[in-house]
Amino acid sequence: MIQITNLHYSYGSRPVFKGLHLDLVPGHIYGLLGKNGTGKSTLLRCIAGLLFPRKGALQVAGFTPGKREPQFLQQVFMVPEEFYFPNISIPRFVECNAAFYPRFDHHQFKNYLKEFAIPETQLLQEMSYGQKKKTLISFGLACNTPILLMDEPTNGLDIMSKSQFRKVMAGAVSPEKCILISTHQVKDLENLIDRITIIDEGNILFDQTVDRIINRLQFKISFDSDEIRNAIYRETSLKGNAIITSNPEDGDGNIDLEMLYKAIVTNQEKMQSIFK
Ligand SMILES: Nc1ncnc2c1ncn2[C@@H]1O[C@H](COP(=O)(O)OP(=O)(O)OP(=O)(O)O)[C@@H](O)[C@H]1O
Repeated sequence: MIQITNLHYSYGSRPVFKGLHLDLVPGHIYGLLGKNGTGKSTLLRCIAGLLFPRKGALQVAGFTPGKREPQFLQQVFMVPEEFYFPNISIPRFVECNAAFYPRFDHHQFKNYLKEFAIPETQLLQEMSYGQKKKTLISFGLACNTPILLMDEPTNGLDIMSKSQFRKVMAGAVSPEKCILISTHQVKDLENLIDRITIIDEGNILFDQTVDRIINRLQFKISFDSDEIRNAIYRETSLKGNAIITSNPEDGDGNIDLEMLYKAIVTNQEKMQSIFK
């Protein structure tokens, strides 16, 4: 659904991607992780047709995003990290924008607002940042675009809203949809994403399904000094030594995304050999 081949992108003379390859298929929620400034937002903007790569091929649902053809723009919605809302009411915002998305579902939108406890008639400029974000997430989901891009969607959401976010996102997955979420708040996405893609220095460092990770790694608390010494990654926690081993047999199938990320960044060779 999203095919990226040898993508190059620079801001002026400053390169971000120097030959990026990535293939995203429908039916998944992808978690896009990576350190600050590594190019996650830039990648989302290229996919959405907001930035124009100079070299390489970028195909999204059969379109070249940079051409910004109306049929393409109907297929993709992006919830950016920073956004501007005009000083109008929610119904007026919907009236002005829903027409661009042929599959927009008004009933669904109202249900999402209800889930997030946002009054339907509120003025956008009179909302807090978190309330605005929840309104935009609701609108984006109700657009029912096959491609949904989200940049740090849980930033600014309170504890209850983060659970509600996970719930609505889980309900939004379908075999036709490709959802790509860039985040540092990995805990917010645990048990939601089913493929993890890590970008580093403009390249893909890791790209695996959660099923494959569960098949190859085990996350556990250990008190066994041999096991701790031989672990792929370890850190002390209040409960004991939290470790990652390559022996998933007696694991409970849980993944600690924060630990996984740290293991990939600090022990790249070992992780590559496990997933080769
Ligand atoms: N408008 C811009 N003009 C010039 N350089 C930019 C611009 N936007 C981003 N950059 C640079 O491009 C690189 C990638 O930025 P990007 O925002 O894509 O990173 P990111 O992975 O999303 O970071 P973060 O996790 O901090 O949000 C950074 O080095 C950043 O300084």
